[in-house]
Amino acid sequence: MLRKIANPARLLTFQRTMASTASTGPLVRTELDSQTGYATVILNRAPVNSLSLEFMAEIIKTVDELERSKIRGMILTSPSSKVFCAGLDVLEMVNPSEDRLRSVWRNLQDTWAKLYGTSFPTVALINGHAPAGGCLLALTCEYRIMCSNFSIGLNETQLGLAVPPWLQKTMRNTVGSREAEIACIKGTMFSSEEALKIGLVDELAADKGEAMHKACNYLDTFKNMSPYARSATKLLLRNKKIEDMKRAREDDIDRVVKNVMNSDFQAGLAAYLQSLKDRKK
Ligand SMILES: CCCCCCCCCC/C=C/CC(=O)SCCNC(=O)CCNC(=O)[C@H](O)C(C)(C)COP(=O)(O)OP(=O)(O)OC[C@H]1O[C@@H](n2cnc3c(N)ncnc32)[C@H](O)[C@@H]1OP(=O)(O)O
Repeated sequence: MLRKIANPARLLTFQRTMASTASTGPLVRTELDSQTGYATVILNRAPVNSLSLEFMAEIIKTVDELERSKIRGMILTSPSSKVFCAGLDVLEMVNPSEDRLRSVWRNLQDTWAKLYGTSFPTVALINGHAPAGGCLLALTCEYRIMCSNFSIGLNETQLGLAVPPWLQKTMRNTVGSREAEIACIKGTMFSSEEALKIGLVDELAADKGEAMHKACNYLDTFKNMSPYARSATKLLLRNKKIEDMKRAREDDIDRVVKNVMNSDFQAGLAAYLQSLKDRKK
């Protein structure tokens, strides 16, 4: 459940209608507490918040809007009780047109860059599983609070995909070189407790209410600090990585296109999709 806001009149909800979504309501909902200046961004693409081209475009637009609104902090979360984000929409990879695949990958790069380089403080409230691109979203935030009994990790190699350099660096920056190397190569999925142990998340919470409380506590630590000094320091720490990604982005896209258009990859993907369905039987 989302944190209750004392005065509902303070709650401003930005809503956008998006085409081609199976979710009810907008793909991304933003609730702004005008007293604290904290925005809760709720990823809302049912059933598992998988990242389609349009969904990522919406996340990017939302962050742009929040930058303009001069918010004091952002909490990124999901309305699901089981899944934070299931990563890239695997259907985007099934025999895609090259143009769309290029756009998908460009949007994934931009989603990472936009969230990684926000001027305001960010917390991922990971209230469910966060494989692959779900872990990527969490890694872009400054602070991660994870509910117990879920899993998180960059499991791309398990799916026949290579982890791109910019994402490897973000993982390295978070858990250190040795843990990142082994985790990326093996495609390890960590339980919430294991993730805490290696520093992939910063705190655990018993439930979403507790996680929200802890997220606000993190954001409160900046309450009396100059937003300018804070964000300038963050961007000095992070901008080079964003610029590096942008410089190499066309090569990155070419590599992904080659990887995904390959017939062996497509055969593996078909088997993977079948295994997702079989798990339900
Ligand atoms: C473009 C190619 C890139 C090449 C280079 C790679 C570079 C890597 C950098 C970062 C990029 C990452 C790539 C990815 O993110 S790939 C996606 C990886 N994600 C997964 O493999 C997650 C798979 N899903 C699960 O494990 C589980 O669904 C779950 C998240 C643990 C949730 O389990 P739960 O039991 O609650 O739900 P179901 O499994 O029943 O799922 C409900 C329905 O949702 C469908 N589903 C699940 N995940 C995805 C997904 N990622 N994309 C699209 N659809 C998904 C699932 O099939 C069910 O559908 P159904 O009801 O129709 O059967």
